[in-house]
Amino acid sequence: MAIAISVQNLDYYFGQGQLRKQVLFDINLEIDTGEIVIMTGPSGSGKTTLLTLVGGLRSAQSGSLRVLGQELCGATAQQLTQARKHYGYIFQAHNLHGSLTALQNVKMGLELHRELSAAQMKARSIAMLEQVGLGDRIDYYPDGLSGGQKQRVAIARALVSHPKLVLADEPTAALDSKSGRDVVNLMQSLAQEQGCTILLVTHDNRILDVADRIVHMEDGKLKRNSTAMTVSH
Ligand SMILES: Nc1ncnc2c1ncn2[C@@H]1O[C@H](COP(=O)(O)OP(=O)(O)OP(=O)(O)O)[C@@H](O)[C@H]1O
Repeated sequence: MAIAISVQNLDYYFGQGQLRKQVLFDINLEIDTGEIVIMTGPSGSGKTTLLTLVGGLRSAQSGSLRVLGQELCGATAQQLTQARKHYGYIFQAHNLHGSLTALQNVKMGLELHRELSAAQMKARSIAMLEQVGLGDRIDYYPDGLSGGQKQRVAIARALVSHPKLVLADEPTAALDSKSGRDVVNLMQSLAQEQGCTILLVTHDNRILDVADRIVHMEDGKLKRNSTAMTVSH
């Protein structure tokens, strides 16, 4: 099976000079195409830092970080922007634009895809909202949607471009248990349909069963990365 993410001997530091602080230590991780991997670990252990490095949202300084076949360690800002076109992001606070409707928010997910016409963008965005069960909410503003519905808009926005990789940081935080379950089931089924790889950070024990594998971060180190942690479905 093809490897979607390969992290080797990755270190990461915040700050400069005397304030320089190492937050990731010799991270090694391989994720196969189509695999759903959940990363858990205590607050401050470095999960978000690793996720944003994999997502090309900050640049890696040392080691190797290959994502969808491209080396991100040492990549230029332009290369990172180009790489990000192939990734979808889902964050805790869903980051929807309050002044845009659900449809307009989802269309933002196609912003970097200039090969599509305006009509194609609209059609794809509507289809995606229908897939997440919000076909009757396309013209609603975020204020008029529940927490779970907002998160579904965020998922639609992340997946509308059919990314090969989805990165999610606490996608179920702030959701009740039913909405949280719906959201991860939706991510799982859409990912399976689109054949995409998912790396998901969570503290939510209720959703661990969607993972093919669970890895655990502690004090900037990946503690487990073995098939022994494979979750049985
Ligand atoms: N921009 C920054 N500048 C300096 N230090 C930072 C910065 N962002 C995070 N850190 C530090 O890096 C370490 C790892 O933080 P990170 O956010 O990756 O942890 P986390 O495991 O995602 O935590 P949480 O579960 O609370 O989100 C922490 O010690 C944090 O204080």
